[in-house]
Amino acid sequence: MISAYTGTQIREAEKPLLDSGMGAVLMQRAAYGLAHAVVSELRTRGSRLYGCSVVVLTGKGNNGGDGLFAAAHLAGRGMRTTAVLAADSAHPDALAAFERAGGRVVHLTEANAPDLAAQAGRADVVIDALLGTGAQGGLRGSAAALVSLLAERPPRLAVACDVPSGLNSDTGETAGPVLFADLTVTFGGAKAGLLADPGADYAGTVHVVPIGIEDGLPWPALRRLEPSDLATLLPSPSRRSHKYSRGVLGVVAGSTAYPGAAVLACRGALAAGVGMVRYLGPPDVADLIRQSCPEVVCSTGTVADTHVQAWLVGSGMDGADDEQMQHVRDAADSGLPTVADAGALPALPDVLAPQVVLTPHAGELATLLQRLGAGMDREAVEAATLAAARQAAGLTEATVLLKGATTLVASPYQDFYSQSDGTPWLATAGSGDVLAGVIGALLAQVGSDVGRFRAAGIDPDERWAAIAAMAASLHARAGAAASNGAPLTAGRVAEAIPGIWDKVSALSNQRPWERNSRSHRLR
Ligand SMILES: NC(=O)C1=CN([C@@H]2O[C@H](COP(=O)(O)OP(=O)(O)OC[C@H]3O[C@@H](n4cnc5c(N)ncnc54)[C@H](OP(=O)(O)O)[C@@H]3O)[C@@H](O)[C@H]2O)[C@@H](O)CC1
Ligand SMILES: Nc1ncnc2c1ncn2[C@@H]1O[C@H](COP(=O)(O)OP(=O)(O)O)[C@@H](O)[C@H]1O
Ligand SMILES: [K+]
Repeated sequence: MISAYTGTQIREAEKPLLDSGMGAVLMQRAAYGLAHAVVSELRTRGSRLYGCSVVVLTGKGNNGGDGLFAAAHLAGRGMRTTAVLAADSAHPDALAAFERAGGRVVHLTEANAPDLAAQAGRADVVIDALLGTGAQGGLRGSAAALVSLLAERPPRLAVACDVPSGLNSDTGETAGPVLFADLTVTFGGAKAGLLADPGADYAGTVHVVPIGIEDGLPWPALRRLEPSDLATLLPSPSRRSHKYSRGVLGVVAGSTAYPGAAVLACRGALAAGVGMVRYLGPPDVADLIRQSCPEVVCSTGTVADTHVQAWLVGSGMDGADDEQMQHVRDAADSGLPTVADAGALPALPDVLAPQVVLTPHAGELATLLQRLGAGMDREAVEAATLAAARQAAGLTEATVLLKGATTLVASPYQDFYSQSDGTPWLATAGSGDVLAGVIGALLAQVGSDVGRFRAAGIDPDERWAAIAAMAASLHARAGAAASNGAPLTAGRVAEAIPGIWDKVSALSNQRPWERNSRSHRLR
């Protein structure tokens, strides 16, 4: 599991070490880690090191200090280093070390910003050390002008020191221009703002350098599940499992206008290991489901008399169908874990419960927030995804999964997940329906398995967010595998899920059915 922190949390963890006079040591660790990461990246790209040109953009604070010390290390390896000082002062020891190592220093002014931007654009490496966690707002003045000009002619390799300057390390929000980094080398722990859009757009690959503060870090602001976490958390049947014990998912989805959404949701659920899918909906949609997914059991009853462990409601639904909308409300009100997608979102009460997982994309989240009196349009949601998801979870008291390039999951309590395991090819019609199916399948299978989450260090009350994050990761990984860089259709995402499941499960030796069958043979 990757943990990410706000800049404030990192600074608090640093404080005892700074108070005991370790500040210079921490900075050396950070700078060495940054220089080492630049060298590794150049080697990976097959670039030469000796004679390579490096421009380090520096501000007046410790972030600039890290950049200057790192550039001094690089100068020591024979690189041609230039520091562009963007403020009226620079970290004195770091500047002295840089000059001793043979680095060239130029002062940025409004007049020379175009020339320096052109020079930086021609460099082999630009290190962005203008602002770090101490930033108040975005880049200003000539530093902002330089970065805007550089964006028009980006360098071959841009490396952000701790965070891309001008990016809010807590929220991932930007104010003013920010240089797109190929690599962000961040110190002491990942910053939450690097793992949420739009921050993730600017951060590139995030590399964490431990600097010795890790023991003092608090509960993370954000976490990201990795394949090893999926291996631990995904269910596998025991030798005596039967279809009902494995979990039954009820699906209320589709309409005459969008029958395919119900089919795709069912395919996603079936691919994600549910014991059975029961479908409740209009006869024409049920007919299509019978033809496309004969495994699904279609019924005509009500929510109350359909025995399931979880519900999936809303994908492809038509708000004008009163009977279906009643099913949606009944499912959300049933107390069972329920994933509420697309057409269900406008039909639900304002205040829900944590086991209800809402799955809006940015536009749907904006509509939901507006209904709840929080004035955010789609653009505002996209510019502040962490804040928007958190606010929606707080207002609805539900678990909120915000879909996008980075998918965020906010629990109404404190846990927050960010998954970014996919490919832009997933932005294809029906892909969200498959995701809803995967979430529903996992809710039905592990929703009541409190011990599974406790054993993995997840508060059982917050397991709904973890389940949604597991589903987002499986779905995204399946999409990436099925696409392999080429166009993708939603049905193929569903087809790729068992393969990904098998791949991640192989990382764990916890396969109870294998364990059970071995001990059976021994007896
Ligand atoms: N603590 C440690 O020991 C370690 C910290 N580490 C490193 O330190 C970084 C944090 O350093 P930091 O606290 O010095 O803040 P930093 O981000 O460099 O800049 C703040 C300075 O910039 C200024 N300023 C602010 N906003 C501005 C704006 N919009 N536009 C222009 N200027 C602006 C502000 O000046 P003022 O506004 O007060 O005039 C202030 O002086 C952290 O990211 C990591 O890289 C590592 O070495 C590990 C050990
Ligand atoms: N640029 C992107 N990169 C990676 N994944 C994406 C991107 N855009 C969308 N996705 C994913 O694709 C799915 C799209 O869902 P949604 O917008 O509901 O589509 P639909 O309603 O057509 O099914 C979500 O899982 C989302 O996270
Ligand atoms: K920076």
